[in-house]
Amino acid sequence: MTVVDLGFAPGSWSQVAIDLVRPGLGRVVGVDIIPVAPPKGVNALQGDFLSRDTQERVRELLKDENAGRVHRHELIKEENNTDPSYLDQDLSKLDLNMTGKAHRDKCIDVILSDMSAPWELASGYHHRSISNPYHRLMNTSGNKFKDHAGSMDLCRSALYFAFDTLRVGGNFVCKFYQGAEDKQFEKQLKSLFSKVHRDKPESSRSESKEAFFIGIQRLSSAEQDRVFDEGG
Ligand SMILES: C[S@@+](CC[C@H](N)C(=O)[O-])C[C@H]1O[C@@H](n2cnc3c(N)ncnc32)[C@H](O)[C@@H]1O
Repeated sequence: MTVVDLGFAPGSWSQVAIDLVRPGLGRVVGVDIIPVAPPKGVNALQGDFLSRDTQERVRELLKDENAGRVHRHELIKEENNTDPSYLDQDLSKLDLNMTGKAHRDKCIDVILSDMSAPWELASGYHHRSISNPYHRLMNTSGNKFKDHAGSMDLCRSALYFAFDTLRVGGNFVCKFYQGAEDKQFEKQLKSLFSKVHRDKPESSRSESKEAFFIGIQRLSSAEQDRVFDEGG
């Protein structure tokens, strides 16, 4: 499996994802605007995901189906490996669904996006730099309309990216701040996925507008015009 975790830092979602995709078979690519060392086994790419350039870099990386995967011999060397069962499998016989152009273009199984205000870094980061990323981010400001609009921009960039890169049957999760535009976004998700859930997990503070969309099973029939049609 290939998982892309947008706004991965400091990396707890990526850490769970890399455990689930089983090292040696799967890969996790985390993208964040701030420079953060990823959890072990996760590939990090730094950049603003609102920029086409960053999205293109992720796509380029994933075109090589071996990029970002831990090699078998590295796994064998690893000490304290508590689950070596996957080493016994003949990888060439596994159906990794990885042939042809369709795979190279739409090779992602899961896209996660938790993009929003970053965690403050305690060290190793120059806050006085004129390119301080904290100033360019969608920070929660206390102004609910602004927070909502900023989060919708981040969600839309994740959805555009998903349209081009998520395989049929693949899944999508994104955080958003609730507001006037989220219904329209939900409609777009419904034309791309067979099921869409809106979730407010217990771990999310009740006074926060934060919530999550989960899109299950990308449809094969979704047409670009229909998904991104302004009227939904
Ligand atoms: C709430 S944190 C993510 C926490 C993460 N899911 C975890 O499990 O550790 C949100 C992240 O989104 C990132 N972010 C915000 N805007 C971004 C953008 N335009 N491009 C890339 N990353 C962005 C922030 O830098 C921050 O690290």
